[in-house]
Amino acid sequence: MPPPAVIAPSILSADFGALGAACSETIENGADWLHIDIMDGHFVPNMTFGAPVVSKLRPHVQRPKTALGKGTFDCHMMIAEPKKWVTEFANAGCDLYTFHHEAAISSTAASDPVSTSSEQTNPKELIRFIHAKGMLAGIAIKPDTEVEVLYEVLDSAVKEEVPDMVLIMTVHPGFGGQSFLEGMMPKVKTLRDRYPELYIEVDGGLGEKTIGRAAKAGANVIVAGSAVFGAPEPGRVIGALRRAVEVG
Ligand SMILES: O=C(CO)[C@H](O)[C@H](O)COP(=O)(O)O
Repeated sequence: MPPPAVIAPSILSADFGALGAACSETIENGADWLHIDIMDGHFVPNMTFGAPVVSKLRPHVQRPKTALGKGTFDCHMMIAEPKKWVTEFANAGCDLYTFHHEAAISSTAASDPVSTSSEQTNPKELIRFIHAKGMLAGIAIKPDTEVEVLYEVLDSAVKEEVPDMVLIMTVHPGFGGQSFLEGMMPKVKTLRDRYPELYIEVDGGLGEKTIGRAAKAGANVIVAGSAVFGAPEPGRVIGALRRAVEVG
């Protein structure tokens, strides 16, 4: 069965001075999930917020009743040390912890003078750790990373090592409001053909003008920041994005 359409507005484009209200209103406006961008100023050239903010947002949105259901806090960890923060984000109320493949395989942490972590990990171990902490696990790739690197985890025979979602970045991560990279669509199509039931998220430059291309390629989870929060009627945009994914 193909996975359902999921609309996940990115609160990166919300009013940071009133984030709690922005989260509850966005869910009331028809969003399925909230996409929460965590940036550390190392992995990407920008900073946002950490687990204490996520824990303060949690009471504004009811937790999902089922895995990947309405109210999911979809935390996109654009951070150099994804293992280090798993426990804190689980305790803060994150439901889906999506780390970058590039961060999990890199040795940046060991050579980074400001790093306090001596531990780095590999994607399979990290997915197992995230699952053990009671969260779902996502794995993301930047535009310059080939989609084939994901096959090892997606094809794992060990259930705990298989991610619950893949995120294909359709902009270079770090900032909202960038242009959609259409060249990422073959990655989405490749994954959809190979994994018909996989949750495939796309993030960056998605709006009413670009959604058709992402939907046709097979994406079912749509992150949209500026298109939703910059709109006079966010609920209408959320509805339009959903219909486009359902039509495919
Ligand atoms: O991860 C991100 C940036 O790194 C954002 O989620 C993404 O860019 C959404 O913003 P927009 O829809 O405005 O492009």
